[in-house]
Amino acid sequence: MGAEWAEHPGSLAVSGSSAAPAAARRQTLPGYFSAGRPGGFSAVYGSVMDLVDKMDENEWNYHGEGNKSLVVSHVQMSRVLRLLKYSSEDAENAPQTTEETFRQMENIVDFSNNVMSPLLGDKFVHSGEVVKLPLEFVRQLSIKVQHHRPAWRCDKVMDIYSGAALCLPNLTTPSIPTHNPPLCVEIKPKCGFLPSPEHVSKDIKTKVCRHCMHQRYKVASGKWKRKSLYCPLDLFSGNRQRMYFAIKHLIEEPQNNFKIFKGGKCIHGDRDEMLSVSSLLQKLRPYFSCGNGRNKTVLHDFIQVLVDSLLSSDEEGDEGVERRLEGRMVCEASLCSTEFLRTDPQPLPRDSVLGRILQVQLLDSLDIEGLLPLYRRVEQYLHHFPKERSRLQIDGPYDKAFLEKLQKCPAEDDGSIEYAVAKVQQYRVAMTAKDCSIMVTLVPRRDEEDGSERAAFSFSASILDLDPKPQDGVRRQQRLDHRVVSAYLRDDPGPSPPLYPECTLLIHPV
Ligand SMILES: O=P(O)(O)O[C@@H]1[C@@H](OP(=O)(O)O)[C@H](OP(=O)(O)O)[C@H](O)[C@H](OP(=O)(O)O)[C@H]1OP(=O)(O)O
Ligand SMILES: Nc1ncnc2c1ncn2[C@@H]1O[C@H](COP(=O)(O)OP(=O)(O)OP(=O)(O)O)[C@@H](O)[C@H]1O
Repeated sequence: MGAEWAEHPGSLAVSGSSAAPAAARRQTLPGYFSAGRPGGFSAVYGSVMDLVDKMDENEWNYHGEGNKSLVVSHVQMSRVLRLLKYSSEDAENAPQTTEETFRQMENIVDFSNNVMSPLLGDKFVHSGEVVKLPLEFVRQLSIKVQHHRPAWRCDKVMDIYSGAALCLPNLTTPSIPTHNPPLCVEIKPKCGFLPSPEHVSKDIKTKVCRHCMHQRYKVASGKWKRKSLYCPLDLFSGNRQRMYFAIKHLIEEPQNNFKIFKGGKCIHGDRDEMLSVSSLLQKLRPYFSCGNGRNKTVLHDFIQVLVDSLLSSDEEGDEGVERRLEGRMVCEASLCSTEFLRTDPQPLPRDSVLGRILQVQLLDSLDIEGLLPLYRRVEQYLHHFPKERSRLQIDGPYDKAFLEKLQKCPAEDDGSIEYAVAKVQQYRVAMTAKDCSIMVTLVPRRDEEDGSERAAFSFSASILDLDPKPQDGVRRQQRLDHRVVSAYLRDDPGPSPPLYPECTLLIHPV
């Protein structure tokens, strides 16, 4: 998109991501909003630069939010602004200076550009630009969006003090003319493999995946009312039937793992705006079976298109994600029929969006339990030599050198601090890949075939939320791991006969 991004009058300032120090890169261009990033993205998402002279909160709508940021979308242009959030208590104590907030944003862009994009593939990653917004605009915006926010997210408030935001293409509104508005599906797949037995103390961790174990804990702690039957290992399996099953469960109980956008508006998966599956299928009907299909056919066709897009690979003769994972891709808690699990594993294409994410997740080779001694080695070393923090790039800069150190980490522990740091950094990168989301954009087109018209889609996939996880997040992970496993074992009713809705699946042969 960058090449076509022009400078237009506006009241934003932006900074891109380069090797220059953050402060030098953040241009303050009062009266201008400029941006640039290579790639032909503006053909699809439109040029940012028709942004108005003055930022006007009336031109931005609430779009969505996660734990850390709130996103607003422009009413006309295909752009979003992503603003950071803080817990209300922190906000009162002004947790960060403006300069620190900008540095945090720039770190996010650098990490996405220099670390995650090379690992995941730049065709999937759009890192965005840091922009400086007028504070009055941000304050008005925060008032405007407040009543659209889901109550359960309101323990945090939007940052209204720094004016820092990330400007990104709005992936839910590609500006391609279509007869029906584009459909976008967001999936937060979570971790797609089981840890290796040599590193874990509890056998259950090698049988039941983290997401499925976590479900019990989440329901018990009141985060969700009902358990989701979605299992990430089915989604990442590469086996179309297991993937079908996984997506069906995501549709039925989306929690925060699944959203559908139609024409840029979330129509399913947002907790406050849940549709029943049958009303959802009504909304999807015009896209499938020429608008007159039965619910089952619509559901079947919709899932098939999604599976196609998640497995699509540009690599000729893609041989699939490596075989060393065999046995670590099946979760005992999944309700997927054993028949499907027994079938020869179809390898997940390496170059597909799921294949790329899984390979980065696998940088967590030791599990949190195996990593902990190395994390302690790093912490002790930093305790004695605090100035080494910067040489070791613990908190960045996230540049090429950072990625190289992480990639060149020796296979065996040589007892060095460098080895320990590289393993912790690999773990943190893997954590980002375990927490990112995929946005699949489906643009309807009509194919004329043998005189009969049938619905078809062009699809593309992007990966969002590629923020670096903080170093001290490792401690939180350790505590959470303990709580999740203990809660699962405490409630474990023992082996139960499979319940299977195999019949449901038979209704939708794949
Ligand atoms: O720890 P997890 O696995 O529960 O993941 C957290 C997510 O919870 P989930 O289980 O997906 O509902 C959590 O998502 P929600 O707030 O539950 O939507 C965040 O993504 C959190 O990341 P961060 O701390 O904001 O950077 C995620 O934390 P980390 O990725 O930092 O662990
Ligand atoms: N570029 C984009 N285009 C369209 N929608 C987006 C874009 N970026 C984010 N969103 C929407 O905003 C939501 C929140 O964004 P994001 O996941 O980045 O927040 P977060 O707070 O970092 O999440 P988490 O809870 O995982 O920490 C996303 O789930 C998605 O629906």
